[in-house]
Amino acid sequence: MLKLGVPSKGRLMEQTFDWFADRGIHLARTGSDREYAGSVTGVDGVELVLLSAGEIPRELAAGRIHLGVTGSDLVREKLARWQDRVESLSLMGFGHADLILAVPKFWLDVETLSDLDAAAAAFRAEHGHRLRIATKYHRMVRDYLRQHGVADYQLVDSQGATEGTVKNGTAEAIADITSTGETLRANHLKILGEAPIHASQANLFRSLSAAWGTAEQASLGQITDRLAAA
Ligand SMILES: Nc1ncnc2c1ncn2[C@@H]1O[C@H](COP(=O)(O)OP(=O)(O)OP(=O)(O)O)[C@@H](O)[C@H]1O
Ligand SMILES: O=P(O)(O)OC[C@H]1O[C@H](OP(=O)(O)OP(=O)(O)O)[C@H](O)[C@@H]1O
Repeated sequence: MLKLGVPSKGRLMEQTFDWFADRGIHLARTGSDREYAGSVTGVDGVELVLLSAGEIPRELAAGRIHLGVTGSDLVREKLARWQDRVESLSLMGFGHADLILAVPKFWLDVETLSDLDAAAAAFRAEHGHRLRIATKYHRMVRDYLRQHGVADYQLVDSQGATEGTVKNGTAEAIADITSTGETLRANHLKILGEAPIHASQANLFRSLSAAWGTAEQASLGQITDRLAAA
């Protein structure tokens, strides 16, 4: 059986179901509201696996699912050398969110990354410790800052309510995803730079390490035919 991993709840799950339905592939949760079981009709030999969006990259990389729907941000964050482990078969056009760096609005002379670099050096001289950036996107933020020559900072882990860390005094800046910008505005933060660190959206990914037997390849063929026809 070809195992297809999809987000188990919320908007991402609903939009994933709609996206496949538009392509003649019908995914459904079965059993009670709380039971994580599902069915697939419209293609042969496909088993639905309901998972947290954040776990789908790891399951793809381990080869425990053949295909998986999740945000491109989560694949980049959770998988080192992600291109060697998964392949994107399709952008899905939903789940849009930008990973951005933000600083307090009142830092009037900090608008760009090079301003941040200068502010970080000044911050260290003044406070005796490095400027703290709160995030759960450690890999992506480190890679991005390294590429842009910013070194005088430290990451502090924040798994939620990240925009609140500045007000709470546990960080000076944050890196998090934003979609409407409401949370940033409400917490008196402004985005640094012109372009986001990453513009994320949901993708259908294929595992490069799962066992692709004849049956799984045949099911994949049926799915890709449906995608091509849409
Ligand atoms: N406004 C938003 N808030 C949070 N995630 C968003 C938003 N817009 C799009 N996304 C995307 O949704 C995905 C995260 O989904 P979700 O929060 O369900 O995952 P999760 O981390 O597995 O959740 P949980 O741990 O609660 O099960 C990411 O790819 C993220 O970029
Ligand atoms: O730009 P906006 O539309 O305001 O959305 C951005 C917010 O949404 C996400 O949080 P979520 O509600 O998923 O909670 P968490 O990250 O704190 O778990 C994200 O971490 C931001 O806090």
